Amino acid sequence: MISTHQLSLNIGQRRLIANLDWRVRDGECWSVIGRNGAGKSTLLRTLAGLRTPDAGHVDIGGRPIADWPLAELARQRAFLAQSRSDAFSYSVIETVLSARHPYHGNRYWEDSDDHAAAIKALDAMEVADLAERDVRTLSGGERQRVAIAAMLAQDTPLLLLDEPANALDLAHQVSVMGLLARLCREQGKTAVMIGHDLTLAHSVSTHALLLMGDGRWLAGATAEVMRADILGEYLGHPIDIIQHGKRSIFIPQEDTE
Ligand SMILES: Nc1ncnc2c1ncn2[C@@H]1O[C@H](COP(=O)(O)OP(=O)(O)OP(=O)(O)O)[C@@H](O)[C@H]1O
Repeated sequence: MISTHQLSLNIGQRRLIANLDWRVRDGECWSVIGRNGAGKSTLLRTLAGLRTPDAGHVDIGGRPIADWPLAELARQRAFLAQSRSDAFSYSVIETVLSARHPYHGNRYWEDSDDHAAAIKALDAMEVADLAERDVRTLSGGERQRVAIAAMLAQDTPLLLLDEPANALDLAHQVSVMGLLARLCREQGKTAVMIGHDLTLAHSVSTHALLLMGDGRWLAGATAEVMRADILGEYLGHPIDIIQHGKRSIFIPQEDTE
């Protein structure tokens, strides 16, 4: 679905990611893990085609991202940014319908398919009752679920999500992340998501990409890379993993001083 080839990302004089050769296949659900400032959001924006790599390239569907016409690219990948600001008064339904524009061609107005897709996405995020509300009046968690609904309405095979669980209460963290995992497992969608909650990431992801922030990286199946010793090194803090039935619970060790 998406791959990087000798991809390097710098910020100023600092190399964040060096020579990343990484392949994400259809149906896989990846978590990107690393310390604050390690380069996770910078990588995700590059995967979305919103930032030019400092070296190497990103392919979507085997074709360099720079070669995709924008409207076609918008039917391939949807991107959830870490934060958003709403400068204008739009209703929730208008916000979600705007995600259908890649399917409009020369048509200006939405049709019934667009409305059906928007309502379905709002239902899935349990915000259909807010359809007529001004987005500027929503709580943080409600706004986050509307943004994810817009992504779902965009109906792309690839979902790129920067901290999707941000601002969500416990129940919605579980239901939203569970939905994303199901979309990958049952509909063959591909997800790459950033998250700081290791337990949640492990419960929904098939794979993880760890970033050190100095160029180094490690990619693999969660069983191979989400190990206490490796995570402790990448996150700069020792971690314990406790088995609870089939689940793995990740706990940061307490400072002993
Ligand atoms: N426009 C910019 N100007 C200067 N520094 C920048 C800019 N954008 C990003 N950086 C720096 O690049 C580094 C990587 O930022 P990035 O947002 O990718 O980190 P992250 O891994 O997503 O962090 P977090 O977990 O805090 O969200 C950080 O040190 C950040 O301060």
